[in-house]
Amino acid sequence: MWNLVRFAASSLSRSRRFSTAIPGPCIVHKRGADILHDPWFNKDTGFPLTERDRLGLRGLLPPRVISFEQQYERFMNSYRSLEKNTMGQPDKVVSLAKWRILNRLHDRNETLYYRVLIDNIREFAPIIYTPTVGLVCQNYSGLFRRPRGMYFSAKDKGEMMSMIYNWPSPQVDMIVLTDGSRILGLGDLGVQGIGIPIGKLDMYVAAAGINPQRILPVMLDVGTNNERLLKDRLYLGLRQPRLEGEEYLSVVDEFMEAVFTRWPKAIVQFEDFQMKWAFETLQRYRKKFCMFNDDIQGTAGVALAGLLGAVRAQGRPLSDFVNQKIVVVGAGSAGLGILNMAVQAVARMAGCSQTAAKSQFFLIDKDGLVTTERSNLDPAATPFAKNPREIEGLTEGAPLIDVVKKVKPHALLGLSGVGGVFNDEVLKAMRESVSTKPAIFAMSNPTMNAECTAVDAFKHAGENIVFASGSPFENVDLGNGKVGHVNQANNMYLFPGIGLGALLSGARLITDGMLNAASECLASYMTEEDIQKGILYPSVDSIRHLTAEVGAAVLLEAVAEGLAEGHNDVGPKELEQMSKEETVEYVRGNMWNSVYNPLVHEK
Ligand SMILES: NC(=O)C1=CN([C@@H]2O[C@H](COP(=O)(O)OP(=O)(O)OC[C@H]3O[C@@H](n4cnc5c(N)ncnc54)[C@H](O)[C@@H]3O)[C@@H](O)[C@H]2O)C=CC1
Ligand SMILES: CC(=O)C(=O)O
Ligand SMILES: [Mg+2]
Repeated sequence: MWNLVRFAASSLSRSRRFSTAIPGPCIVHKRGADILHDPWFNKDTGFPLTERDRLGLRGLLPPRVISFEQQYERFMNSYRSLEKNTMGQPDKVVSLAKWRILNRLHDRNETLYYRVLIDNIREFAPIIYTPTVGLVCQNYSGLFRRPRGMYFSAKDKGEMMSMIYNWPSPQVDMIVLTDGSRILGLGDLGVQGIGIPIGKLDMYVAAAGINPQRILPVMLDVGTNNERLLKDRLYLGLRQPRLEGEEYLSVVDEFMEAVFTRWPKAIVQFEDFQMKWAFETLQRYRKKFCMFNDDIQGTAGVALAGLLGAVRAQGRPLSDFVNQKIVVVGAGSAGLGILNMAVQAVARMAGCSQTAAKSQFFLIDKDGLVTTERSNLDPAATPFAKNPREIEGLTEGAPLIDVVKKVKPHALLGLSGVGGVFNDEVLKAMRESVSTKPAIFAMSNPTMNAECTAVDAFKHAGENIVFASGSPFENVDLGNGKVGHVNQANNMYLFPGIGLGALLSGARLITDGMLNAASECLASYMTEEDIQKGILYPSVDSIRHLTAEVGAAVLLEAVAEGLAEGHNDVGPKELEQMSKEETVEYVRGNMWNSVYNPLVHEK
């Protein structure tokens, strides 16, 4: 099952016929200044003279034509100047200044913006994604200049079916939806959470090559329970408490019906919903619509791949995963999503029941170790609650430090949203781990919410750990030329491929099998040499390459499950006939590339 499937890039010959990525003319229904003000079509000074004539642009731009490459260079020079000019200023000031300059380009010229992003993804991901996107959400009402995406509020009830037609793009492939109730580890940020769908979809364009004209970030504003925002006169969302119960669900239902009526083949990614709605909406829609919850399912796949990497790092066969003791700190959508997937993996590998597979896992929340003795035990956490009779020396609510000392886990995973929970004492206790390479994953975002820093992890838990964090940290200099490698355990390694694979398969649902295939692909992506260096995930630089493989794995599974209905003019029969290599090439060939297409005006 976990055989190391690396799809070799092979001859393009047969698969080229499937490619839609050859730059062709792009139809535009506007002329003149309207084009310059439309970031989808705008090329700024890059419009060739013939195109200026054809599109009524002559005289609206300075006479010199600047090439795409020169525009790229000019932007990067401005960016480097900004870096120089802000040197020494507080991190937050610098990060926001960087986000602003990128956002201005995004607002003006999407083709150039995405070229810059794709080519510099490792440098820019921390700006457009975690951690800076968290800061942007916190300050969104003040930073707001131009709207991006769509906003559906509780006040729009009964209107959504017609509102969805206000979106200017005729086709939408990928939607990321939030209600702003749990933005990273920052809590309820109400309408300001729109920054998250925007950032996630930027990653879709950069990593999965989804056409930016076919993405749609959506905010479902059902109010906020954040007192500070409710009191803020400049807050841009509804100043009312969050809808609850059936009232809440009826808003989400109406939105989902509206989306799939207009775009039956779209995919909706639920993002950063508070736990109760994350699980409830996943159960409610996953058999009806093509959707998934990234925090529950995407995160689980990434964590599982990392845990399997940690088994390999110990020099153990993957089958040893069934014997690994794992402590998960945080019983929310992310922590429970991971446990669900990891337990299923153990049950499959060991050929045992899920009940038996749970014995190696320990779950901790804000009240300590979760056991069956807990009053008001959340139903989603119940399957992972320990029977006190089976955990000698530990009782209900035992603190993290006691659990770590007693269990001596192979892996300690943080999904609590609380910075510093893995304190010095907890990290030092990990030195007694039964593993030769204990895994410490501080997965909470943004950086200040990480359960520990990379430096502290290596300092207190020892140099032989494998470390991962949700937001990026620098590698740690361990002295004597040794480096403590910092992995980024973030769902960005999977969600773009899950969306892309589902899209190109034309499946109407995203199944557990498709999600498992994505996780297996990520797990098998790393070479033995990488793993021995403690490298569990690829560099962000190779995210586009990885995503093509993940997308292909998802697509192949959809075909195997008989769910693939095909995409555009490639039908299910053609998908079935493709080999693995051809599938990867097909996926790669369908990725959008940011180049200036010739614009052709049509009324
Ligand atoms: N790296 C990644 O790819 C991802 C990271 N995350 C991060 O995981 C964190 C949690 O996300 P959700 O599960 O959706 O949140 P959630 O709010 O649903 O769950 C948080 C859980 O942490 C527990 N908790 C709070 N304080 C604690 C403490 N002091 N000790 C132990 N447990 C404590 C709570 O009881 C709750 O069970 C967030 O910071 C989020 O950014 C989430 C998804 C993906
Ligand atoms: C990465 C992510 O999805 C989160 O922190 O919520
Ligand atoms: Mg999230």
